[in-house]
Amino acid sequence: MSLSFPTLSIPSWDSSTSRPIPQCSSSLNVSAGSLQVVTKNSGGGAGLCRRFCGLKLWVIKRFNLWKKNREFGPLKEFMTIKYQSLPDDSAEETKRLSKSEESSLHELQADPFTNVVPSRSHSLNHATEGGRGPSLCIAVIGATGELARAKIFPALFALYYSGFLPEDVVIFGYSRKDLTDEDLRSIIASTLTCRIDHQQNCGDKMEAFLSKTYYLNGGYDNCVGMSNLNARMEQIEGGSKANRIFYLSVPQEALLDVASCLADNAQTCKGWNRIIIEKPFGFDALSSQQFTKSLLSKFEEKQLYRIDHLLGRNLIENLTVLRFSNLVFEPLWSRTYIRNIQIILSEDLHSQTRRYFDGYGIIRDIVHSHILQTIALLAMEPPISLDGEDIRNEKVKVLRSIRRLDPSDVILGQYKSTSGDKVNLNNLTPTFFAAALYIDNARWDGVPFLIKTGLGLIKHRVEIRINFHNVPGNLYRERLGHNIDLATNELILSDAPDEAILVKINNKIPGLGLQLDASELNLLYKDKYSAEVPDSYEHLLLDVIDGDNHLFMRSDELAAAWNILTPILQEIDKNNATPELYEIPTKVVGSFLLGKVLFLSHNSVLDDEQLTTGQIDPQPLLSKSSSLPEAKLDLLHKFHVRFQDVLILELRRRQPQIYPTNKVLDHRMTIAD
Ligand SMILES: NC(=O)C1=CN([C@@H]2O[C@H](COP(=O)(O)OP(=O)(O)OC[C@H]3O[C@@H](n4cnc5c(N)ncnc54)[C@H](OP(=O)(O)O)[C@@H]3O)[C@@H](O)[C@H]2O)C=CC1
Ligand SMILES: O=C1O[C@H](COP(=O)(O)O)[C@@H](O)[C@H](O)[C@H]1O
Repeated sequence: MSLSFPTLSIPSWDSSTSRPIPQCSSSLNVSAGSLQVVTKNSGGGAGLCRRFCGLKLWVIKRFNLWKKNREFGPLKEFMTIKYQSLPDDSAEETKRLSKSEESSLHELQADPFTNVVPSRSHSLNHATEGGRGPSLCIAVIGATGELARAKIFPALFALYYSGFLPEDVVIFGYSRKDLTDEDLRSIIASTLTCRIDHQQNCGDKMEAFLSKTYYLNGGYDNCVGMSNLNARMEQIEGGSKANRIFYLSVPQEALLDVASCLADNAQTCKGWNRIIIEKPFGFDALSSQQFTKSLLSKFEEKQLYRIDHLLGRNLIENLTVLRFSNLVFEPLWSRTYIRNIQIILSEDLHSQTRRYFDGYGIIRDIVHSHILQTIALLAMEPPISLDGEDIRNEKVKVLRSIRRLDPSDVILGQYKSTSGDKVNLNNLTPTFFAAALYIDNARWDGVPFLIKTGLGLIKHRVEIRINFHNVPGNLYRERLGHNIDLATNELILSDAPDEAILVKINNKIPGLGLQLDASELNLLYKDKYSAEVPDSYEHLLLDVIDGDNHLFMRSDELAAAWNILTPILQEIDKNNATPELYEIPTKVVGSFLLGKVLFLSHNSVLDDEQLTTGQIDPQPLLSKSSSLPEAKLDLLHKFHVRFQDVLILELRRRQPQIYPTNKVLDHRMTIAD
């Protein structure tokens, strides 16, 4: 069978010799008080340019620090310096140094009535205290596209609205269409909404925001387009300190050309330049490696922010907060106490918006970055600090310790297309994926990380479930019913349908006698917190502005993630792993598929009685040789045989020493579709 995956053509830049030379603004005249620094960009190497600018800004920083110290005292200066335009290295250094000062400042800034400390002390509006801060130019390349309209501009507006962008921010929209500033503004205006808690001045804020947006027609030569963009930015920056963010929201085929032209023609030497890159990050290990090589021949690693908006959810950030700031969790966080971890990301409607989805499929779209990054954050060793690089150092160790996925540990499915579908799926493109992953290190040896993700499932669910072992020698086992596995503790971190943290515990039912009940300690966010949850693009854009890159994949993480998935991707490419078709919306698609694939492939029979009572003994299942009739499949379907039940069954078959066969499957302990 012939394959029709789109192949990514990766134009590579010649990086064999020295790194190409980026053009910073052609001449600089930066003043910092009486300090005049004039530099000509003679087209030296990028490193030289950066180092020189770095040195220059370091001098300016020191000068400003000294000056501000005299005016305001050390605390305030620190804040001023922190938000100034520093080369990345210096900014990192400042970030490390400033932690204690920042916390004292936090105390000072706490609202005296509620004692609530603003969660982001780094609103760039602070930058203007005591003098003009660096200007910030944000360029959205691909401004007329779906993503820019639906997500990027609304997120920028929300940040502006809440005071997280400096007053003098300037936002450029760039594409090849022949539009005016006004055209762009009306496109953006059509998608802007106000935050419910500040409705009063929304109209004014919108107007102010729109007046800061400009359009640039880049034309069909991106290098010319980027030079023009640079000229417009310089005009606005007016020769003062300036930072730039370039959000590359263009189709993958255009990415390298845009990035290369940007690197050479639109970077400033008067502050930092950060580049946001949208997923998918390559098509497979090889194409991604070439892609990365090309990018790194033009930019430094720390300039690159590979964005996966799913990582901007509160749930993800909270993973590390819960673990590292609560004594009750971290000591239990290992194979000694944890039986398995489940990561579920199911979408109710099959999303038609991803134009690249066909040929890419759910493994590249969701598993590669979102699921693997979630596992990395959840399973990493404690980093030495919250610094982005320290966290990335730990994440990459986890990714490199995950066993390459054995194709036979994977279940693939594809929803049946309907006539109205915009995307015609290639018959090898999976839209459903379930698997067990293993991390081969001391902390996690033998603990299955069970993943389920799919489109077109009945319910939108984003959830992480941490299942703990049985209590050894449990005194109450007689009271816990016949299946002690049902009575294990579970920590459930839920993002959708509701944001919540739940801990499943065994509890005495009040009253005489001793009856136990499995109850949930339940922190339901909507009952506890009234603040509106910002969109994940807002969170991540703010991280880029702050230079916090811990939720963005570094090149080595990217490569390690591809390495895990390569065996299954190759099997799909060779047509050895064809997804099972399923109807949408399907109530129990996961169970149905798993049941069908696993039971049928082992030619087993399910006994009606076993099914209806839930007393499923895996042994006869796996040994009998006749195939499962349709009617029984239907029964299986109705019975909601659950994802983990079936996986556990299969895992037991393969690794009986780790999963000894019980008379009864640990059946209702986990996930329903
Ligand atoms: N849409 C989404 O929800 C998601 C998108 N992504 C990724 O984001 C990126 C953008 O997606 P999306 O907005 O949907 O794509 P669209 O096709 O809707 O928009 C692409 C934009 O890029 C511009 N463009 C196209 N070719 C070039 C070029 N050679 N040089 C400069 N600009 C160009 C287009 O305008 P013009 O033709 O006028 O130049 C348009 O503004 C893609 O990489 C995609 O993979 C990732 C996750 C989700
Ligand atoms: O990035 C992606 O995310 C969406 C789901 O995002 P949401 O904010 O709408 O929940 C997913 O549909 C898509 O496949 C993926 O590319």
